[in-house]
Amino acid sequence: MNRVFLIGIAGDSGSGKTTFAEGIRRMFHGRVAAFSMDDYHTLSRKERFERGITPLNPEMTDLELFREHLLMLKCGKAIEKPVYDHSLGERRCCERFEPGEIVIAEGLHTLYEGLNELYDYRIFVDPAREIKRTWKLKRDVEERGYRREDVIREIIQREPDYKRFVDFQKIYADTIVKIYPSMLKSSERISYLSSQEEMYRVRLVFTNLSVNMKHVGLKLDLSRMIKAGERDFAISFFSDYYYGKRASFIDVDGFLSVEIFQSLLDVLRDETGEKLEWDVGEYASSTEIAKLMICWNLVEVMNSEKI
Ligand SMILES: Nc1ncnc2c1ncn2[C@@H]1O[C@H](COP(=O)(O)OP(=O)(O)O)[C@@H](O)[C@H]1O
Ligand SMILES: O=C(COP(=O)(O)O)[C@H](O)[C@H](O)COP(=O)(O)O
Repeated sequence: MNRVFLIGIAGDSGSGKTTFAEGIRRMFHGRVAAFSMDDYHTLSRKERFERGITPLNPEMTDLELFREHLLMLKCGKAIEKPVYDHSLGERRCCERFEPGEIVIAEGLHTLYEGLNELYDYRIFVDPAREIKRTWKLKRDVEERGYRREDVIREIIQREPDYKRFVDFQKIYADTIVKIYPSMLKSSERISYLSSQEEMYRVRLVFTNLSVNMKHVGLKLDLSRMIKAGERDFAISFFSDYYYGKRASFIDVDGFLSVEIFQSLLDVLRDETGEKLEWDVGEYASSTEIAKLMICWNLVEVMNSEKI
């Protein structure tokens, strides 16, 4: 098998790593294999609790085995990896994992020293605290079956470890995805006020500007954007330094009509020759648009590596 394109996604628990990985997997249909670093936990939930240690502490992840596996996957070799069962809170052995053309590794410590240089593309997801809390609470209660009060207690307990052990990894990322509450909410059309759908403002920080960005020009037709949108939408660009690196910042807020989103997608498909599968409803949310922009950047990096 040829060399694999390796993507690392890091971020806090409940910050949307798995959701982003799933988004990328769907876009590059059939070419992506994704796995979670949770599977490399060293202790069970009970043991961690007894020792008063959170999973955010890197000692709770077998970084050495994970590194070994990344190196194997990078050369296209299959691995026998452990599996962490969230319903039991225990690690069990083992399952075979076959690399795809693209492999995504997502987890709390994927961009640690000794690991971050192994990837071809690094993403750090970084939602605002209140958004992350809401997402984690909902997911842990509804999908993982935990008691609400236990999750709230853990969220509070984990915060110092997040700063100590997870947050700094963003300095190694090619793309940082920051998610904030929308700034457009108050001016949304009245017909949408009863909508259950949350609105977010996404800030993308691209730090890999040294990549030769000549393959794809993602043209935004501003006049169509203004005419076609019934829902509020805002986009802005600026450049600045991000932890010592020159970076491009793109802020996207609200919803874009599907016709405009589709036309952006068509440009991306035409210029890259990638099929890129996407499933959006009547409107594309800021997080969908963010995924499209990351995908554009990803394809640029993939192409630049082929040269
Ligand atoms: N872009 C998004 N928009 C709305 N909700 C989201 C989004 N991303 C994640 N979520 C919510 O947050 C929860 C946690 O996301 P998940 O991807 O499982 O996080 P992680 O893998 O980082 O722990 C999901 O179950 C989902 O409900
Ligand atoms: O912090 C996380 C990471 O998970 P994710 O990023 O998937 O939320 C989980 O709490 C641990 O994996 C332990 O799992 P559990 O709490 O189920 O024992």
